Amino acid sequence: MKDHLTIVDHPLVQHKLTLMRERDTSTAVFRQLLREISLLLAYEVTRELPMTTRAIETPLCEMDAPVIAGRKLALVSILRAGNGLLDGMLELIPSARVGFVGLYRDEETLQPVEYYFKVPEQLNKRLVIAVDPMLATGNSSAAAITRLKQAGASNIRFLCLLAAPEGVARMKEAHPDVPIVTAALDDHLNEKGYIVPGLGDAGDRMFGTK
Ligand SMILES: O=P(O)(O)OC[C@H]1O[C@H](OP(=O)(O)OP(=O)(O)O)[C@H](O)[C@@H]1O
Ligand SMILES: O=c1cc[nH]c(=O)[nH]1
Ligand SMILES: [Mg+2]
Repeated sequence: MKDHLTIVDHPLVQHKLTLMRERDTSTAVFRQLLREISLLLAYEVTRELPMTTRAIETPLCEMDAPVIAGRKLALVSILRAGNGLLDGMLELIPSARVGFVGLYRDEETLQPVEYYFKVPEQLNKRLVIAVDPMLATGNSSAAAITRLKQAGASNIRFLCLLAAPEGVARMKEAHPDVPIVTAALDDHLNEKGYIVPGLGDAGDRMFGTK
């Protein structure tokens, strides 16, 4: 991908995102909308994958038909909220390998605390798409991507639902080689590090916790 930041302004994505932002949207509907949006975002983040051809036979003749080149790609969910994007992505790319980086953001320091790390083998030979709905300070995603690079990944894209300018800047500084795809770039972070206007705490809204 050429651009460091891609905003997916498709009407379906924007409409569904508006419904997700609304305070009174239920947990069940929030989760369903995230799944639907993730299908549309998956379509965007997998644009420009390298292609090759394979010889096949149609009922009429032989042809060299396009297929995606290289190893199966790796989807990496940044727990816990990342799983909301992961589910839809897997529906579209069922053969993808899947990894998990368990992180939570310390609400006082806004620094990420890692509690789990498990990724597919041969990460260095795969396109890796890291997913987390929220890019706020960028501390969590920057740390997760540092860990993925330590594990060998060198071709990485980051997919989120909402980004704050502060998080985009942090990612650009820490990982200028990692393109970001998002449904929206919001205005700013509040004093507690929440995205404004945002949608609140994605994990809590998705899983009904507080
Ligand atoms: O850009 P940052 O300032 O680091 O904030 C973003 C992170 O915060 C949220 O996770 P949270 O820590 O709430 O954990 P959860 O996914 O388990 O709810 C979100 O899913 C990101 O991982
Ligand atoms: O606005 C925010 C910021 C971090 N994490 C969230 O879930 N929401
Ligand atoms: Mg998280």
